[in-house]
Amino acid sequence: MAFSTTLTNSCTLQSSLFCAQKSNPLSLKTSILPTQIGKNFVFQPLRHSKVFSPNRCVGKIEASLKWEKGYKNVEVFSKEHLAVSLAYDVAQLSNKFIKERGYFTVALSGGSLIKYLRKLVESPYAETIDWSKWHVFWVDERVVPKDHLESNYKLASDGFLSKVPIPPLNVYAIDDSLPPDGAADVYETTLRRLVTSNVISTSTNGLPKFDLMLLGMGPDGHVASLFPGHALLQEDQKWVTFLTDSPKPPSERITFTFPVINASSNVAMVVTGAGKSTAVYTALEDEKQTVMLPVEKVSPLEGELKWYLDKGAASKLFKE
Ligand SMILES: O=C1O[C@H](COP(=O)(O)O)[C@@H](O)[C@H](O)[C@H]1O
Repeated sequence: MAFSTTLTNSCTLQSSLFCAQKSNPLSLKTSILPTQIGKNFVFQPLRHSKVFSPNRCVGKIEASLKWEKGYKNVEVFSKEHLAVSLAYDVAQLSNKFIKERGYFTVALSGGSLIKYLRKLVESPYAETIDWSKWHVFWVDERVVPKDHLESNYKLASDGFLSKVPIPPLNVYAIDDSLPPDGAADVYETTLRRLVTSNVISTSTNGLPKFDLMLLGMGPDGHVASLFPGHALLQEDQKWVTFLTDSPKPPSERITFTFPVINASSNVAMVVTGAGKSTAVYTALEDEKQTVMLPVEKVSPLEGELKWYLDKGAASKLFKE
């Protein structure tokens, strides 16, 4: 199937899906849908906000193809549009959770994800998000000093956190003076304290329920530091664990476990680049595979998962 759907069809199809998904916090689409582009759609400003929606139709005609394929929670963007839409969705969730519970808890991955948060630090979000209510965590971290080039903290700090006024005490970096096992234990203790004080919500099975988890995926299908074939894929007791044999350097890391990932209210899976198209295809389409990729274990029990793909990452999905 080639990318041949027309713009009008795309918008009409999007409109119906977004209405159907009204309950999905990652898809607060009714307020952001253009209601008339060309004949039928115009942009709607967000209600009670000065923030105007990104154009979710023009320039992303290919997103409509998910309807023909039956994908309910996958959107395909240009790289630029991915950053625009991700910022919009994160801002919506931030507003919603801060209004509901006074905090917004976000767990970040490292890697390529961080550059797709770039629109969040620009106007209007830089001024309109209540950054003082954000609490920021890491889905996984390399056990290296915080100023090390391989540090996920450094990556997020340089590309995102240093540009917005989140109180430093609300940014939960690992203790980089500890070995991996100690760093994982201390991180889990921190999560337990914040669950007890209700900064982090709790799922019905007693796990920390992050308002938003921003995941990336490696070309091998790994998420967080949970790699294909690794014993940690089965870890179901600990919230945070460690490894010293990561196949991707650096070898020493700590990571959230799948029970914690799947306790989240919202998971955004941000995957870009043609180098990941095979893993994306395997995860979303391939029914013949015998071994599940780690990314396929991401399935929030009481929450929502949405995939943000660029055209490269999605390129194998829409071939005949
Ligand atoms: O090592 C890691 O890799 C994954 C994927 O990174 P990417 O650069 O291919 O997007 C990342 O999500 C994880 O946090 C990181 O530690």
